[in-house]
Amino acid sequence: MIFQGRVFIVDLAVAIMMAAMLQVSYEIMLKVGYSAIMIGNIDEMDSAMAPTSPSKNQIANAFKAANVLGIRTEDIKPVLKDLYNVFNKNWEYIEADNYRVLIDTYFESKENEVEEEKRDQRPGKRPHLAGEEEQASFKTKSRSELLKHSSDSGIIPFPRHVVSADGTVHPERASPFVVSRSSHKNNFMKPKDKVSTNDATVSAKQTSMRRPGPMKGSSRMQRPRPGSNDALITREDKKPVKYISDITKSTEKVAISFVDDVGNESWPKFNYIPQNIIYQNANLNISLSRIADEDCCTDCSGDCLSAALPCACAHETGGEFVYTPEGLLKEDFLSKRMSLVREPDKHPLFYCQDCPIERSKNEDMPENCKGHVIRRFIKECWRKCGCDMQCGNRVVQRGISCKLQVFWTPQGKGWGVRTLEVLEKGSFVCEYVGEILTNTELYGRNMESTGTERHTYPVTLDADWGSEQILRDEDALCLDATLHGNVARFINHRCFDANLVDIPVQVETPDRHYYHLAFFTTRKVNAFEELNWDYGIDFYDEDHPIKAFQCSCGSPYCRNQGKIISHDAIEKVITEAYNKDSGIVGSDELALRSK
Ligand SMILES: C[S@@+](CC[C@H](N)C(=O)[O-])C[C@H]1O[C@@H](n2cnc3c(N)ncnc32)[C@H](O)[C@@H]1O
Repeated sequence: MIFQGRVFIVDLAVAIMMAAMLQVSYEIMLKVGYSAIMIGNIDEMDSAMAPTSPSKNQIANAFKAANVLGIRTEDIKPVLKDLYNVFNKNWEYIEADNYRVLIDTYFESKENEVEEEKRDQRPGKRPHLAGEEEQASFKTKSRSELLKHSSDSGIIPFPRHVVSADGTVHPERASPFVVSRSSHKNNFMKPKDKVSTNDATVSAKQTSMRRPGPMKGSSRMQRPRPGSNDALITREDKKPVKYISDITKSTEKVAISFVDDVGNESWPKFNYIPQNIIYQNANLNISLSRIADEDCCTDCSGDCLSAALPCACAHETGGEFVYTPEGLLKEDFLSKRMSLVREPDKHPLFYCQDCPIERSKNEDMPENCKGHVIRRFIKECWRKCGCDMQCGNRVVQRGISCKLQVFWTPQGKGWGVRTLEVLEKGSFVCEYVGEILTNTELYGRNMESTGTERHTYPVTLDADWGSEQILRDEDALCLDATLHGNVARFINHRCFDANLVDIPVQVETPDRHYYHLAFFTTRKVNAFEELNWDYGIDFYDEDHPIKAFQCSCGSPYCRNQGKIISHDAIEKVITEAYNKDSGIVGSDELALRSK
């Protein structure tokens, strides 16, 4: 979207939200074919919108908002009708900001028509490909003329909005924080004295993401001032919004969109895969013969959760299933897992006699093991079981079902992932998918990678290393989503009070050195909230030759603030937060910092 000839100040959150809404309608229009949308009269529309229909006045107002921009009623009507369905008959969204989404959608569709006409006229035209990048720059009529016309007529169809640090949206007022494009740009510029926060390539020597270890010492690196990146940008200077309707290339059950309304040009090159895949040397033997009778439920049928007694697949979790009939993770299991994240010092680490990670770095003289967090597994029913795919003990293997979107974060963290819908506490979001590598292979890759290459952190699959005597190289595995991965590769880190937690899930093999790493929500997450998880990075690890990144997670408990925070203080405040539905923390922040 480009608004020409007019300074249009809008906050990132509003822009992103609108882009998300627009995208949904845009996609539908692409699929359905804009011209195929039926055009009815107001009465028809009125009845079509029952029972939660808007009044005739409201519909007429929508038409008026379009008419003052020179859009004819018969042109806006099908867009309105379509949008109404897209928003599940929620008129509020359409009415918001004086029908801004409606108007924008109209212009987007016009632009799409123009683009299609151009494509049709081009020799050797090719069909529109799913997942192809869409440029939404507006090139048809002069929008500034229309806007001028509308403000002349006293109607401002696109009110200016700003967002404050707490995420609240307000009508625009003079704000000392409004920045021009140049200062906005600076927010995303790599400071000279620190490692890039959005370039995930850090160092050939970097290790994989680990669970939080005990906090030691203090960092000399300072975290950026909280909220300093709440950039409000002049809309007219922005590059066009870019979006991809489905980065998964239709490999997931739901489309996952990508939106860049900041105009950041670099989209990381990677191949979307919905499931883990072995790179080369990993020892992963998936066969029915390896699943013992006591490790599956051949006698079950339908849904194991509704059986009178929990089946064999619940043995792993103490004879009880960890999922509720609604598919959520049970409170008890979730809170035990959360205590590992919140109180790492209170949980003993497992130290390998001969650590595969250290061995991969220096086979002749490996250093001592740095420790691994032992975690409880979920065991899901699988193919040898008698139940069906709808069984309540098959959540992670059914894949992503919530609406996610990759977007450019305003805090300098690079790309991030947000949910487009409310997620209840304990919801499965996605798993971390990548290439299955041995740690030796990973080390080799890291040694070969160059500083300019974009890289994401691999995760070590070490949740069960404690049960093995000495792990062979081919059994010490990790997932690397740098070249091949799923949406989880874009999920950013947040210290301690993240809204996602990773849980090991056994599905197709009883070998615990391979498992699925699944993300569940730790609290209720609102639509458009960014999703994050605690990578377990110890920012004070003196053994790390290079800092992973300067953390700008925004958590009051950020481990990268250069301050030592007592565990008791963290535990107290975070426990309160997890007990709240919203999970928004902050009230005790000052008290915590002064400790
Ligand atoms: C797994 S990737 C996440 C996706 C990444 N933001 C991107 O643009 O591709 C990890 C990288 O994201 C960035 N990142 C993640 N969390 C961050 C945080 N809290 N603060 C700053 N940068 C962060 C760092 O550059 C890190 O190396």
